[in-house]
Amino acid sequence: MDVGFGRNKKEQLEPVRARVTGKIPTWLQGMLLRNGPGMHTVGETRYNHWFDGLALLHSFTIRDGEVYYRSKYLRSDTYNANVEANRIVVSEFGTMAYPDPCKNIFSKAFSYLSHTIPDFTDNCLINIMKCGEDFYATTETNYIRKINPQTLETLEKVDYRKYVAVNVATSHPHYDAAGNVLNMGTSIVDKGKTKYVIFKIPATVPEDRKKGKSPLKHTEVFCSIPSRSLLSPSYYHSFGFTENYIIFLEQPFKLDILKMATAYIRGVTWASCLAFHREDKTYIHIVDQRTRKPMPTKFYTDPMVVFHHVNAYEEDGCLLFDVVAYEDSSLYQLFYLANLNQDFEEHSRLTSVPVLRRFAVPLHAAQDAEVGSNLIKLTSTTARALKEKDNQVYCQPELLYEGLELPRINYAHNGKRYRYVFAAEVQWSPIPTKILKYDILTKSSLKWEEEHCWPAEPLFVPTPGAEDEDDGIILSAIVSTDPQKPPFLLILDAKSFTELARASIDVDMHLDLHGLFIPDADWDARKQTPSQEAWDRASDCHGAPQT
Ligand SMILES: CC1=C(/C=C/C(C)=C/C=C/C(C)=C/C=O)C(C)(C)CCC1
Ligand SMILES: [Fe+2]
Repeated sequence: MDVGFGRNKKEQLEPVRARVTGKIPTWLQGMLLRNGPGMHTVGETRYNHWFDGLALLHSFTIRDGEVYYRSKYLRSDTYNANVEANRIVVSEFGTMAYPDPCKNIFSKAFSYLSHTIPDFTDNCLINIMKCGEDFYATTETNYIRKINPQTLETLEKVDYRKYVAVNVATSHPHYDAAGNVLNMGTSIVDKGKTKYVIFKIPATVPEDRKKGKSPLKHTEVFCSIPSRSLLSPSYYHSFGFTENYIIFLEQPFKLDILKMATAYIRGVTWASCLAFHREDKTYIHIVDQRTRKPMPTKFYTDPMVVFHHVNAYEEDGCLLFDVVAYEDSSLYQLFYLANLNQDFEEHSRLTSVPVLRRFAVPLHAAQDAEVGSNLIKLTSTTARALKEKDNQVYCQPELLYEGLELPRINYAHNGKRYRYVFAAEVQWSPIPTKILKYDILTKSSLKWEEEHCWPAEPLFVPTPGAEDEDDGIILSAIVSTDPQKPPFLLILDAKSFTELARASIDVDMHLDLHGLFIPDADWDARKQTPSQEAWDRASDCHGAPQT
C-alpha cells in the first residue's frame, strides 16, 4: 500500500467546494486550520525524515452546511531559499544541509564556525497557535510564522529570542481562561546555565501600551526550572497545565549540546544529537503557579518518552496528569522516510506502543509519612506515589489505554476534571487507522474506522451552550489509500461517535499533524470572515475518483 509519504503534495490555492453527504449541524460555522509536512523533495535533493517536510497549511471552511477547502505551502525563509536554489539548503530535524558546496576551504571553515550556534529553520510544520487575534504556524525551534488564516498567506517571521531567551520551544502551548498563551522553551548554556523557561504571551495588551504592537512584545517569563545537566537538557514536545500548577517531565530523552555544536562540521543531523538514556529516571517537576516555583519534593518515575500530555487536574490534594508514554524513542526512528516506503508495514513496527498513563502526585508535603507508604489515597485511580527517603517520591502510573496517539480533549476541560480522550488509535505501526473516544470513567471506548482510511488527529468542537463534556462534534481529515476514494473531512457526533456528515474533496491532501478550529464567532467585527460572494466563486469538487 503506497500513500506516498515522501511524495510532494500539490497546493490548492483557490478554494474548492466539497461534496457533502449527510448533514452538517447548522451551528457549526468556522474554520478548521491545520498544519503538517507536504514537500519532501526539492529538485534532486530529498529529506530523510517525515518531520523535515516543508509546511503545508490547509483549511476547511464550514459555512451554512457547505465545506470549502484550500491549501498553501508556508512561504517560510526556508521554503523560499530551497525553492530558489532548487535544492535543500536549510537543515531540518533529520536532514543536515550545506548551502554553499562550492566555497573554498577558508570560507567553508568560516561557515562551519558560524554554525556552532546554529540558526534553526523557520519551516513551521507542526501546529497552529492563536496569540491574541493573530495566528502563527509553529515548530520546535526559536521561530514561529504569522499567517493569515483566511488566505493561508505567510506573514512575519517571529524570533522568540527577541522576547524571551529560548533556543527551542514547544509547538503545543496552553491557553488559560483569559486566552493568554503559556508555552515552554529551553535556554541553552545562557550565562553558564541551561534552564527550561515557561513564558506567557498575553491575549490582550492594555490600550495605552498597544500602539499597534503584537502581544508577543509583552511576553513575560513566568518561571524557570534549572536543567539537571548543563549540556544535555531533556527534549519535550508538550507539558501539562492546571489552574494552579504546571507539569514538566524532564525525561531521559535528551539533546546532546556538544554533539549539536559539532553536528554541522561532522555532517550529521540534529536528530542524531537526541538520545534516549534507558538507565536514567524521568523527573516530574510541578510548578506552583501561585509562587512560580517548582515544588521541592523530588518526584520521579521510570524512564519513558512522552510527546503528548493529554490533560491534568487537581483532586483532593493530589494532582493527576495523563500522558501518552512510550518505553523508548522508536517513534522518531519510524518516521524516517526510508522506513515509510512501499512496504512500510514490515519496516515500521514500533518497539513500544503508545500508552495512556495516569500519574498522581501528592500536593502537600508528607514529611511524617513512612518510607514506603503510598501517598495517594484517591479511590479514582490506582496510580501510586511511594514515599522514599531524602524527600524523594517514586510515582507509579495507572495504565488507562494501550495504543493511541494525537490525543485531544474538550478544551473547556483543560486543567479540569474530565472524562473523555479523543485520539487516533495506533498499535504497533505509527499510522492511525481508527479514531477513538476513550471514557476514563467507565474504561470503555467507541471507535470509527473505514477501509483504506487514515484519519488525522480528531478535534473536538463543542455545541454552543453545551452542558455535557462530549456534547459536540469531532472533525478529522481523512486520507485514503484507495485511489478511487477522495479524501474527506469527517464530522462525527462526539457522543455516539456516529457519522453526521462527510465532505469529500478531490485534491491531493496530505497527512497532517496538528491544528485548531476557529469558530466564526471568534472573529471580531474588524476582521470579518470573507463574504459569501468569495465562497460563491469557489469551484465545485464533485468528489470524482483520483487518478
Ligand atoms: C529542527 C530542530 C528540531 C526540530 C524538531 C522537530 C521538527 C520535531 C517534530 C516533532 C514531532 C512532529 C513530534 C510528534 O509527536 C529540534 C530537535 C527541536 C532542535 C534542533 C533543530
Ligand atoms: Fe504534537
